[in-house]
Amino acid sequence: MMLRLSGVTVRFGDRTALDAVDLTVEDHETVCLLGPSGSGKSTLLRVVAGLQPADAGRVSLSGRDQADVPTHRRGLGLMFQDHQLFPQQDVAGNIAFGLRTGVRSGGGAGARPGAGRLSKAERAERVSELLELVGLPGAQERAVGSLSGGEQQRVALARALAPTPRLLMLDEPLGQLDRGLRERLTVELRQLFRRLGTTVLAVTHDQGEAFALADRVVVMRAGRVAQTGTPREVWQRPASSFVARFLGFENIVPATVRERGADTPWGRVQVPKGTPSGRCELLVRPAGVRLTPPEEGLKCTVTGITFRGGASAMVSVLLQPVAGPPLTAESPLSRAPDLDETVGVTFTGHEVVVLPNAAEPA
Ligand SMILES: Nc1ncnc2c1ncn2[C@@H]1O[C@H](COP(=O)(O)OP(=O)(O)OP(=O)(O)O)[C@@H](O)[C@H]1O
Repeated sequence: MMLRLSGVTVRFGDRTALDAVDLTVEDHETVCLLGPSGSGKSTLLRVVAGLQPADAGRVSLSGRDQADVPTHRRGLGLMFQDHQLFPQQDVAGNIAFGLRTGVRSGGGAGARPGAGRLSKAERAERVSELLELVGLPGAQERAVGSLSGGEQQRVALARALAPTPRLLMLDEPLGQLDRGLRERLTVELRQLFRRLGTTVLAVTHDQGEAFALADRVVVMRAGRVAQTGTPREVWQRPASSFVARFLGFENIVPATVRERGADTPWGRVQVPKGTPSGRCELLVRPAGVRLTPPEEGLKCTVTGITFRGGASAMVSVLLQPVAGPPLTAESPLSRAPDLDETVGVTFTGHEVVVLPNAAEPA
């Protein structure tokens, strides 16, 4: 196991930024931290980097407690949001900085011992290798200011990878880039980390990015881990209405389960077999909201249609039912109803997720 946090707590005055957090990252694994602003993601990275002391708990890397290990000896590569390239140096100069020992945050913090003893020729060779790796071959002499945002991110990545860190930590690495470029780079990063066997802990706001990049996601809420699992597990089975809402799911209502169904403001909804009776919250994924002729099912008015983009030509259909909160359905563009049309809605049982902790504040 590469990284283990046990019971890590960080307080700022009376605010608890991290509350007894347990977390592991296995060798060669990419873990993405997700969570709303202020949930403690950056603080967690800073504790692992040794830039923020913990008030309680332990951080160990490769089985070794890091309490007395300074940042530059932890063997980490850091790539933070403000990627802090040195504008007065060319691309090669920036990457070579990551190769030297004793590098602090912003660059490749903590080069492995020995990396600083490279000869000039070896350094040039390594810079050239790293530029190939990040898809910018031959860019050594370009001025940082002449690079596009995406190219600058690549240089920052090359710099963070330069000392062959045992753990690469990324804080919103692609945060400032436009969506298309971000999606492309995310896919490339994933392939690159796979090829290199890099172990990665990344923070992102963007769920698509986490989904594309992560072997495992960790959803944070107010300094605690709200859920952890593979992206698929978390999207298919959000553990609470907090996680479901954070992931962008809307169709969530209070419900009372009895027999094989639940009473909801939208009427009876079928629930998975074995769901315990009692109060809960239900999530109906948009794919499980089926549009029917108005005389069947729950009668709704179409209040909006939003194009979801991409080649799939799917749209989200916003609906106001005659009873209960608004609903979102998913539909192929070719079969989408018109605005203000009256439609019926039925629910598909296998797209219904029971969220256990109804007592939790949303
Ligand atoms: N140096 C500090 N002094 C006081 N409070 C801090 C400090 N750093 C963080 N906090 C507080 O700790 C909490 C967690 O902050 P943190 O930056 O880790 O959240 P985050 O999840 O990374 O948020 P964001 O997504 O906005 O970057 C917040 O309430 C924040 O205000």
